[in-house]
Amino acid sequence: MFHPGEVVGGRYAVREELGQGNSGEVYRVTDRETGARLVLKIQLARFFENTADYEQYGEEILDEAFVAEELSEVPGLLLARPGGDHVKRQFLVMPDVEGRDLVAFAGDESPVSSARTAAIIAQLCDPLGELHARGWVHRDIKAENALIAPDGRLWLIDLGSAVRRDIDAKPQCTLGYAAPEVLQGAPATVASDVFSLGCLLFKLAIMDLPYDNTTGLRPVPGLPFPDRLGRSLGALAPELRSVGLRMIEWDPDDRPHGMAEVAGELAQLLPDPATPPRPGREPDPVLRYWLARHRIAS
Ligand SMILES: Nc1ncnc2c1ncn2[C@@H]1O[C@H](COP(=O)(O)OP(=O)(O)OP(=O)(O)O)[C@@H](O)[C@H]1O
Repeated sequence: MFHPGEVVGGRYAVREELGQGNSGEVYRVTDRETGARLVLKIQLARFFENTADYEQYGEEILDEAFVAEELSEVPGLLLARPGGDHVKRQFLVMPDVEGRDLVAFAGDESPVSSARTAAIIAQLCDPLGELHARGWVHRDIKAENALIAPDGRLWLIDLGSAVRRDIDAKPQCTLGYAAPEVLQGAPATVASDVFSLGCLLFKLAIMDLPYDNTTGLRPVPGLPFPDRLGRSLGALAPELRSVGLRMIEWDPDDRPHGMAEVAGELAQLLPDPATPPRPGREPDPVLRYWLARHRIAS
């Protein structure tokens, strides 16, 4: 672990630690050559003490740099590029959008209002829809992998799990967010990304995931929902229920067919971009960003 003031790779001065995942430690840094504020993600030190760990996760951050190169033109993805190495530990650097992840955001809001939830999920549909249009699937949509910036813009981070749909990749999923067919070994698809995004909708709006964390519980037609899903639906605001439930349907064919359909349903819950803002009533940054983007588009 690095402390503020330490210099990584002879060039990047650490400002603060941001977090740690399975594959890397993440820091806010200043580039001493350019003065730019960046975020740096470096391989965990323990990978170099344990070969089994290195084999499992050691090179994941390098996958992220490869994906970043392939998807560099997709707006809304916060892409990392190789930065060098520090005593053998490879690291990536990416712009600092001064974001915090949706775990921290939801924790502060607890829970996030329906309108903000709808605006966040609708905004994430843009980069995800673009990724799908290019033949990719994300495979790891979760609150930890999306950042919200102070201007209300959403960014997807940690693209290391994204793959082209036509590539036979090693299975990958995060329990609690993974679609049931993926848990049973099927390849990830647009529909499984829709499922994970639906789980994120629940996570924001009720601070909980809709299904059992390990296997999911199947709602049986005609019978009351199993406890956990029933509780989750009961806690979800009525206006989010229909879209939320469709996104996490057990059968992939019953889910919305792609991100544009999800965004279209959520747009009905959001303020009409054609209506001018009421004087003196500033919407919060997430809604403001959504409105500004849709006013430009319409
Ligand atoms: N650009 C960034 N700005 C702000 N915080 C960030 C940024 N990148 C990462 N983080 C924080 O660091 C945490 C870990 O980052 P990330 O998910 O990229 O690591 P990882 O090791 O690839 O994780 P995983 O366990 O999903 O493989 C994130 O959940 C987030 O809180």
